[in-house]
Amino acid sequence: MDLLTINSLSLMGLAVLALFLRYLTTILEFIRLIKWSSTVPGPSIGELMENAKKGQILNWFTELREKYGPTFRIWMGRDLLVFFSDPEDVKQLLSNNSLLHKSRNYSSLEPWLGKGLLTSSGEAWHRRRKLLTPAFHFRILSEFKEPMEENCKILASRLREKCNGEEFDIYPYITLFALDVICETAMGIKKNAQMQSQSEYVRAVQRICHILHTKAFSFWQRTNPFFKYTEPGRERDACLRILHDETNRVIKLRRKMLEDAKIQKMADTENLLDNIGKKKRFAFLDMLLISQMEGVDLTDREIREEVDTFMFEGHDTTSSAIGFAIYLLSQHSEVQQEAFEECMILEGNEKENMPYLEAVIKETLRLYPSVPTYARYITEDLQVGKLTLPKGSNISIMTYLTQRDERYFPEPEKFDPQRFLQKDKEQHPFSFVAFSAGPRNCIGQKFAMLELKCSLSYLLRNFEFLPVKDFKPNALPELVTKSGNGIKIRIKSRGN
Ligand code: HEM
Repeated sequence: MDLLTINSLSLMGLAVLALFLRYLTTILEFIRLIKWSSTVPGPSIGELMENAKKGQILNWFTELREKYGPTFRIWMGRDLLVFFSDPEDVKQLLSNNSLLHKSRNYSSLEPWLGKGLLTSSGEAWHRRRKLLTPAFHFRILSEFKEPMEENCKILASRLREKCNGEEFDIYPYITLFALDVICETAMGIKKNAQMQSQSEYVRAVQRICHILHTKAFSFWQRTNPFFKYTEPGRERDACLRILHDETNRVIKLRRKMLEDAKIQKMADTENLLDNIGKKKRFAFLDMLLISQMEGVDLTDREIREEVDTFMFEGHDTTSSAIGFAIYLLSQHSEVQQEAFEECMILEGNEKENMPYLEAVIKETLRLYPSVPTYARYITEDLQVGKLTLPKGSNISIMTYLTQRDERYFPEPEKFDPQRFLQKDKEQHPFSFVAFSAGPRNCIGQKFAMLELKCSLSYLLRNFEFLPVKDFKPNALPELVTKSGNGIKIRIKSRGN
């Protein structure tokens, strides 16, 4: 062997050693995770893949809880996820102020939502949350009621043609309504999606949610570095183009409206930066655009990431909740009658108090939580109940299971809004966590409740929802809970 060969081999050996040392900690951490995971019960990857293929994930998770108890683990690719559903554990997890890092699962959302409020972590998340919180303040919400009701009127006029007793799927009507609402309120743009029969944006949201859900549960797609070049990868990218084109269009339009109205000058005189949350409040997109004009460190891309996040979260979650509420009301005529009577008496009170309708909404979200699960990454070893979770693992809170705990919700599958009205019976504060809790709870909770109350109250006053025989929605956890077979109902006009 000549000197040159020896030198080359030594260099290669050193490179391999350096690489090994560079990843040594990761390798050791991973070995520790594998060892630890064998002490917690859970299904094999094979079972996971088989059940994901069947499209019955939520039922399967219910079976897993029956088999293993409220805590079990699942390996998803190289990620270890420990699922918790006992309200006491949920309390410990959601109240922990240092458990704010989203799990690696959320990274599949990044090509779409970037590092927006939902997916970001650390200081960047903290700053953005502080900036955006006033945009959903109670006072701003008052201004949203009118556009919400205007859109309810349009929805009702579109539904009148369906009052012929025939069954139909109401879900497409609701999604267009919810898209118009988020655009006209938080974004300040009139979209008029309801005037069209369908929306390219809504269709792209449905498709991308399905693609990302399938990818999350498929070992091959999840670990494939060339996913982009596969068929679902190409379809995802086509959806991304539609989604980003639409959000870019919304931002451009609103920026132009602000400039035309010389709002920048107005913001200058009111010294917005010193007074966020005090003098003048702005709706979501105006808040971002004006902050940028005022010199806050916020790039165009970052604004788009937030608009993508809020357009998605702000319409898909509420569509899901309105859809399942209508289904449940159509199946429970006595609950519907009581809700209808309250809506007639308390018409106009949607922003304040409508106790029965609020209980109907909560009970709907208990059975069909719009966000069925959410997850965090463990950055330091963490004690939860009797378990010490190792650094590098992930926890997931299964809202869907927590809210079916028989100790707090007897006969858990029964739709019974009275559960949320019993003053004498105290509920565990973490047994109902549809909007999450703690620092990373849902920023749009009050907005969502207002939209849900306005729309359901308006529809109940105008229509009677009737059941479709033998119809039961097939709930799928595709980021947001969707019904795989639509929301089939019949409707009758109340004649007013
Ligand atoms: C029924 C309707 C809704 C439900 C059930 C719901 C539920 C949730 C849940 C469970 C989370 C926590 C997710 C996680 O930790 O990964 C969340 C976060 C979030 N929600 Fe909602 N949501 C709803 C409506 C809305 C609306 C209308 C908006 C916007 C207008 C919105 C915007 C957000 C955002 C931006 C986050 C991330 C907050 C953060 O991490 O700081 N949501 N939501």
